[in-house]
Amino acid sequence: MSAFRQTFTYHRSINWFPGHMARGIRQIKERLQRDVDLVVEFERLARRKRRLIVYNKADLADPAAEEPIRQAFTRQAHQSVVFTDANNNTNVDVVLQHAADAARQSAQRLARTTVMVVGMPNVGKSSIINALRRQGLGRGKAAVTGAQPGVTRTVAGTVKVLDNPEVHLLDTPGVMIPHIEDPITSLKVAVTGGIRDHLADEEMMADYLLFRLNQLGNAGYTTVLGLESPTDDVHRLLMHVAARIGAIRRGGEVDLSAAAMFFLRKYRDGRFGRLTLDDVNASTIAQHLGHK
Ligand SMILES: Nc1nc2c(ncn2[C@@H]2O[C@H](COP(=O)(O)OP(=O)(O)OP(=O)(O)O)[C@@H](O)[C@H]2O)c(=O)[nH]1
Repeated sequence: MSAFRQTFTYHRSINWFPGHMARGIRQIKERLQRDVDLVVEFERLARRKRRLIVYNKADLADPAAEEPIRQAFTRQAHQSVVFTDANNNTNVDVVLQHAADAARQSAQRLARTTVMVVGMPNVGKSSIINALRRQGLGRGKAAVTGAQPGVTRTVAGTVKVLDNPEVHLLDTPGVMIPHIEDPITSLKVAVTGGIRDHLADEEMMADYLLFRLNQLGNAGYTTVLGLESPTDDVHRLLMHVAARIGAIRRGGEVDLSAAAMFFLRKYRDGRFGRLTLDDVNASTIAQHLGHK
């Protein structure tokens, strides 16, 4: 139907594994062995423990991706999956219920239950903890949140989220695997805000986002950015955005990085609609989970 690119070539994997993440992984493992009863996971990190997999920022994702994910996870024992929006408290009560259930099951042997929250940077772990505390205790913010990845830097104290049974949550720093093998996967993580922006090439991220939007037939960006028609040419798009937002450096040079960040922020704020960069279907999930 269109002359849009069908493939995207990118060879350099963007990796971000600063010291605090290596330390974070060590601390997570140590606490897992010590006193954690339930793991609320945004990634698959913990094995053997009872796990609740949280797909947060569900308000930004394609709702059609939920069913195949739900089906794949519910086939596995000792783990459940929930789709949440921490900013609007969507399904936060479901997470709380899981925590309370885990607490009741361990009530015979322990006075209080510790739930560890783990996952990649910027997925909303601290936001979920605050939402749980709001819902469970009617109290305000306890964990620091931020739009940049890498806000929580260490496994520190616990935050109480429920009184009866007594449940405490343990926030952890967002951790990455030390090396993302597939360059396109690393680009997706960067586009969604999981890697410090200055470490990735902003124009490359913008180009990948544009490629994906066009592939998905999502032309919402034309309206948001005031473009006359969809384009596959990122330079044209960024020049247009730069002119629109006045992204000009001293000396008159066009600031394409600022234009790219503007475009990426619109995407991260959900202005182009709910979309998922991964191709999510039964077979891609089975592959991701290592099922045969
Ligand atoms: N749209 C949307 N934004 C969210 C949601 N949850 C969190 N955010 C935003 O995502 C950003 C990161 O949230 P945090 O809670 O700091 O994320 P984190 O996983 O603790 O981050 P690190 O400390 O880097 O590991 C913040 O700007 C939040 O407002 C959500 O469900 N929907």
